[in-house]
Amino acid sequence: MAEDEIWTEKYRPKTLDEVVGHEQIVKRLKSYVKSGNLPHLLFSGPPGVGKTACSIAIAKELFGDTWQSNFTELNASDERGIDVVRNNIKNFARTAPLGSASFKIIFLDEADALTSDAQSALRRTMERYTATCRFIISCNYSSKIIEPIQSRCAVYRFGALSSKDIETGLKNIAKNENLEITKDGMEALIYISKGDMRRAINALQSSATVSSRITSEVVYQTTSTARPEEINEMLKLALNGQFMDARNRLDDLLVTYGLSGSDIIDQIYRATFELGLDEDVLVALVDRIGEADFRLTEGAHERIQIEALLAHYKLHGKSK
Ligand SMILES: Nc1ncnc2c1ncn2[C@@H]1O[C@H](COP(=O)(O)OP(=O)(O)OP(=O)(O)O)[C@@H](O)[C@H]1O
Repeated sequence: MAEDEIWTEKYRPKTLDEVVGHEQIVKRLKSYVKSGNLPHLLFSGPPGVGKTACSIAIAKELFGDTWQSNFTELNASDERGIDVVRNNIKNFARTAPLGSASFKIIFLDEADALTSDAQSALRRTMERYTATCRFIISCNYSSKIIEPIQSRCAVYRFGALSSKDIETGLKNIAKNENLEITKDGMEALIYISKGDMRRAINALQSSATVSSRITSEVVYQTTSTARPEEINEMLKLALNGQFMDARNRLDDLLVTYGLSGSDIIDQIYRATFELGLDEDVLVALVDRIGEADFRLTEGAHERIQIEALLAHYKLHGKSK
């Protein structure tokens, strides 16, 4: 294996048994493989949790050596337009499946990026090739997929992976790559992953370029993430009424880690639940975090929004 190989590819599950977590889903997918048939499938869920991995594992198990001829992965939101997507489907579907397979699989990623009109066109294409192809449609939000497509598919909702699942996946890789992950190193990787295995594996791979002993220090440094404790301390200062000190901490974080506004808001959001606040205060602050988060997506000034947020911690801290 090449040194610079991307681990998310190198460790992509080859079978459904190698998929971590999603026990109920995997069980049902296995029963399709066993029966040798497949309905159209709709996989919805956050990024990096195994939707593509499950699809490829299904193809490998169903088709064996001929899987690559009988499986294609297309990005539904191909920037050249839905017609290009439909043409690619047509070209792929035109030839008969290889080997003993009675159908081919078309994996369509990012289907929720399509407009309703494009989805309607896609639906007609699906119908046209139903005899020879099965579609696996992947999206982040199934609510963005038009009803006529949903009703033609068996829908599977993939959740974020649990801490235990992320740990299992990472331990497996660490063993293969001769890495030692310390307890706090694992906690850091889990914190950074937010239930996304791709993110966890990428963090592990970049940490491994620095040291084969993966500590939390290595992880936070290589991924430019503030330690949760540092965020906690900044929030506590603000809650204690020391607004200017909290603001100085914010400066440190921005300079040390080069964090973006949305990174910090995301970490503030997670830290706020760890502060043991009264529920009323918590509710008020989460409401403010939502507001700041929204404003950032609308292009508001990052620095001012985060400071305004810290100001609310001071105001609510005092009223506690
Ligand atoms: N449940 C899992 N078990 C084992 N490895 C996983 C799992 N989920 C993700 N991975 C790892 O992360 C990589 C990315 O996962 P995958 O491509 O399946 O994500 P996805 O859910 O399809 O995300 P996206 O919506 O961004 O396409 C995989 O190649 C694999 O290495």
